[in-house]
Amino acid sequence: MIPTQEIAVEILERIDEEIISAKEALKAGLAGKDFDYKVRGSIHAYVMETLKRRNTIDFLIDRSLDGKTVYELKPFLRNLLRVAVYEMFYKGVHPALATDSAVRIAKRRIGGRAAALVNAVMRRAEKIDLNSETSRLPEVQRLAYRYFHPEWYVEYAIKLLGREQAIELMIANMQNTTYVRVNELKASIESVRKYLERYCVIEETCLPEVFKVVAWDRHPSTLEWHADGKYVVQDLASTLVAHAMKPEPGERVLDLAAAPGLKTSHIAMLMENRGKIMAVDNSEERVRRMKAKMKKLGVEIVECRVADGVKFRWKADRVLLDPPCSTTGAFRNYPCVKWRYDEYKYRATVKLQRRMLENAYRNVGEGGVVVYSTCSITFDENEENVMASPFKVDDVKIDGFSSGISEFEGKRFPEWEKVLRTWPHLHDCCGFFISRLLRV
Ligand SMILES: C[S@@+](CC[C@H](N)C(=O)[O-])C[C@H]1O[C@@H](n2cnc3c(N)ncnc32)[C@H](O)[C@@H]1O
Repeated sequence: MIPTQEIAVEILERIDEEIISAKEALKAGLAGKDFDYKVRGSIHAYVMETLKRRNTIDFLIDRSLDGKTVYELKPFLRNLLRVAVYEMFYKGVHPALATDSAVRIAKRRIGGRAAALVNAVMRRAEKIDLNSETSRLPEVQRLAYRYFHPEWYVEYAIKLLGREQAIELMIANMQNTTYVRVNELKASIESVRKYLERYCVIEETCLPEVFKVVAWDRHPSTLEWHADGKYVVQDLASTLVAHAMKPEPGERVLDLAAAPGLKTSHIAMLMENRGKIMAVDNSEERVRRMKAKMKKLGVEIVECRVADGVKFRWKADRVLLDPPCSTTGAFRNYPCVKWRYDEYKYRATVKLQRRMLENAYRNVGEGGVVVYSTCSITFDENEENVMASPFKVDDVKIDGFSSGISEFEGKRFPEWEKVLRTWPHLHDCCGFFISRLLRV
């Protein structure tokens, strides 16, 4: 028998210890292991579903630990308990079974005392009723535990959207929807449709080259045509960005924060591999991977460079700026980020975004287009940054999505109808902000 839970625990331990993303930890944790796609899928689900609920799971463990907190436990034991509590409360595994398997792992990997502790915690946790246990907490805290989000996010989302929509957003953040974007540089939309239909149930979206995957026998990312670069797994919101730019074949396009290159390759596809794209990123490792990806996807017009997007100069017809952001719109895909918010880092990121926007301005001539996008829901990273920039706001013009935020904390954004926002609870994709800016 493959010890699925135990491997998931090791991967979660790695995430805690090395402060890396779930994707990186899964890749490292599964490297060299000869598991089929079903086992990999199951380990992936254990890791992601446990991570998504981490605050509430830790609350349940803390309540069952007799004075200690979950952070006083060694990382393996801490994550073993997390996985076991996830199984018992959220996966529908019978408490006796969840407890038994965690106790056996603890005994074999750590020893008898750890096994006794696991047994005691699981038996106490089993009796907890979360609703009554949290009923006397302040509302924000209660919602945080109920909907598995950090308190700062609950507060922010309520301020931005109101209580009802904030709750819908948090519920939608817990779901996952897979989208596939056909890479027309290597395959036709029709051929990919037929290929995917052999393994998946797919639906059309507002973009002809993007399919929503509603069910699967084999996940699209495990199939041969994915390995061949005939399609990529890319969120619907992310695929709107290249369309907001409307690049033409033969143009010069600069991407100032390009890795891993999903949007770059989409732009190349819309340009029919004619013209030139300069794809810049300041991470050497990410540029290395981007180069390999561009080759796999058949992108012939890109030059990938390691450089600082704040300073890099290269005159272009159009610029894409998709800078680092708080990722508050993409908790579905990056659950680790939920629990790693740091006010200081956040402020520095907003500053960096502004400096990169100024540099985007320097790289286009009069009439030049800059598309500024983030996968963040915050006002300051989006509308406020656009307001502070020297650009004229142009209309993004993609039907079926939401407009921007018109006012937040007394700050008004008059051009809110020209920019675009996608929301997990309204559009079943990540939360993106997309603006189209002109140098005049
Ligand atoms: C949101 S990701 C870009 C995603 C990419 N546009 C795509 O669609 O695949 C932000 C990227 O900005 C890069 N970055 C961070 N600081 C930078 C800087 N000063 N100059 C250039 N790139 C930077 C990060 O390494 C990261 O790859």
